[in-house]
Amino acid sequence: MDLFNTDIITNLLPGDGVANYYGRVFSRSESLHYFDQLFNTIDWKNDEAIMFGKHIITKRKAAWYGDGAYAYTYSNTTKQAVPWTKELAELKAKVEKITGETYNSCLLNLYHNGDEGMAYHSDDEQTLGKNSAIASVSFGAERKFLFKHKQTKETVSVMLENGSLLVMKGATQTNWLHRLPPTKKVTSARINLTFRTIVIG
Ligand SMILES: O=C(O)CCC(=O)C(=O)O
Ligand SMILES: [Fe+2]
Repeated sequence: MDLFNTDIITNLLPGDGVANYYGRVFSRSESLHYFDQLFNTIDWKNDEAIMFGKHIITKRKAAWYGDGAYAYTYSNTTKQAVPWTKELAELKAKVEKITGETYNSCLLNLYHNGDEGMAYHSDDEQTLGKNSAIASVSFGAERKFLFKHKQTKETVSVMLENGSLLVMKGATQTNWLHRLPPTKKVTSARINLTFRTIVIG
C-alpha cells in the first residue's frame, strides 16, 4: 500500500478546526473498483427525515454500517448500523492507517447526479465522540464541498476528487458548517463515505 501525498497534507481551515485534505489516496483503478462494488453491494435506501413537520424522502440514497448495532439519530430519523461488507472493512483499514485514527461506523451517501446535494449542517450529534475525527472518502464524480464558519460566515471551498480523503477533526464541527451544493455541471454519480466514531452509553 502506497501512502502518497502524506507530505503535502494541508489544513483547509484558517482556524477553529482542522480539515486535512489528503487529495487522491486511491488510484484511478482502485476508485473505479470501489465505486462499482459499493454501488452494487450497499443496502442503499432513500433517506427519510422530518422537516418543518413534513415527512421528506430524499432523492439521495444513504446507508449506515458499523461495528455494533449502533443506533444513530439525525434529522429526526434513527438508523440501525449493519455489519461491514468486505469492501467497507478494507476501506476502513486503509483510512485508519493513513489517518492514524480509528472509526467504528460509516455513513454512506449516493448522489445520483448534481441535482442531489446536502444542505449546511455540522456533524455534532451527541452520539459522535466530541471532537473525534470524521474521515470522508469520495468515489465517482468530483464535487465541490463548502465550509462556512458559524460566526464569521467565512467560507472555504474544496473540490473532492475521485478517490480522495478529507479528515475533519478538532473543533471543526463546533465552529463550522459544511455542505455539498447541488450543481448543474455534474451529470454522473458520486459515493461518499464518512467514517465516524460513535460513543455508546
Ligand atoms: O457527501 C459529502 O461529501 C458530505 C456528506 C456529509 O456531510 C455527511 O454525510 O454528513
Ligand atoms: Fe456532514
